[in-house]
Amino acid sequence: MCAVFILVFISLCYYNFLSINILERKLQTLIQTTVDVTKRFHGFYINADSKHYDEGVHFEKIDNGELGIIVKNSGDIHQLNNGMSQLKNEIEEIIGSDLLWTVAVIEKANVAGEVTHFLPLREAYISLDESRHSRNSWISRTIAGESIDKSYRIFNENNVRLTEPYYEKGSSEYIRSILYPVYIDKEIQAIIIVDFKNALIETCINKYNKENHTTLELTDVNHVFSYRFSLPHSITKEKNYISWNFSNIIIQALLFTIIIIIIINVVISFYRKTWKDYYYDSMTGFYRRDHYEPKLNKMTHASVIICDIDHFKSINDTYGHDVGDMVIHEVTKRIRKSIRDTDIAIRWGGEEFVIILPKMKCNDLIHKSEHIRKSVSFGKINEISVTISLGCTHQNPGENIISTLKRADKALYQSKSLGRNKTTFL
Ligand SMILES: Nc1nc2c(ncn2[C@@H]2O[C@H](COP(=O)(O)OP(=O)(O)OP(=O)(O)O)[C@@H](O)[C@H]2O)c(=O)[nH]1
Repeated sequence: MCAVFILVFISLCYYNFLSINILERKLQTLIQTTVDVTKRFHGFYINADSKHYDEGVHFEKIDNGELGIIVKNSGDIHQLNNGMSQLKNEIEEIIGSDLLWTVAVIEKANVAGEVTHFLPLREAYISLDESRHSRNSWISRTIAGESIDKSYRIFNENNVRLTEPYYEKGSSEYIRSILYPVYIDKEIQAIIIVDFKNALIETCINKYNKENHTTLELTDVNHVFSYRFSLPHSITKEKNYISWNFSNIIIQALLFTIIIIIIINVVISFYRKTWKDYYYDSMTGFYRRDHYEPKLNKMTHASVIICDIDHFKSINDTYGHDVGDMVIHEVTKRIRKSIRDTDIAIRWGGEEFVIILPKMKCNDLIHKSEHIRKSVSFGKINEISVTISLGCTHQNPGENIISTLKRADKALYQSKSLGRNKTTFL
């Protein structure tokens, strides 16, 4: 049990260790896919039509919510309704609707000044916008906070950012944001923002654990069994670690060990039973003739005794077959007690048994047969006096055991003819 437990425990630790890399790739793919969808929205944004809006807060009904637009100065601004609706839908499909917090676009509109599109537009954003009306704009604050370049520089420059977790002002929701800058004529024109709840990472880990029976968890502790993982587009040095939960591994290992031990026991007992049924007769516990007879051919120095219950038919007829079965069972039990464990007892027929012993002297064999006969007849079985007749003989040098058995059978026949409850040696 202890060895199985240790083996299972080590295997589970190794399995969890191997799973960490897979999980890290899953988390990275999750973020990257979200960024890829946002990238497609970038194209939509650049080519979107414009429409005149007056200064103020506007709400546009769209398929999956209400798009809120905060306009500083009246003017023509991008019509993002369909694109933002689609962006929200697609990201929800990737991370789940309950984990997507807000999709937003903050843009510098030429005449209208700064315009912010929020899906959904929360009360908190409106008051936040008003409170900082005269101070830094959304864009310049975001650029400064996340070190995003104001001007487009070179091909391959990756200005997409995944922020570290933070509490959103106003709502106090613990979120992370993907910030996707849009450059037009080399100048930053807008930032597409996807806010998701920070619980996304943990939810993803939990889902992975459930699907793969691992016990991985997010931790900020760096120890020998923790692994530092990175997410794409994250530039800060926030320490994210995945570690194994040892107590869960121990519980799992215990459960697995119990299951394995149960399975092993079931298999062993099934095998034993099948093995027993194959080799042994269930009523007597003696070898089955069909199994053992072929092996007898190899014997060269054997003594053979054949026993047969006397008048067994009348026992059956008088007391019934169940009692007959019980008599067979008890007779063979008594025979078994009278011979050695190394002697071979075979149920030869219904109430006929063959005992193969190592070759012994004539007197000893007769003595042994008599001992068996007396022990069977000693004491009634279910109030019935039961006797057996026996025939015994030796295997002659070079003689096939079949001939020896025939001679023993002849001796048995003589015992029957002489009145039964007798031993005959031939
Ligand atoms: N109850 C029971 N009867 C069995 C079993 N196997 C064989 N028999 C019966 O044992 C009886 C053997 O009868 P016989 O061969 O005529 O021999 P017998 O009545 O013992 O007479 P002798 O051998 O001449 O003394 C038959 O009626 C079989 O049906 C068994 O497993 N259970």
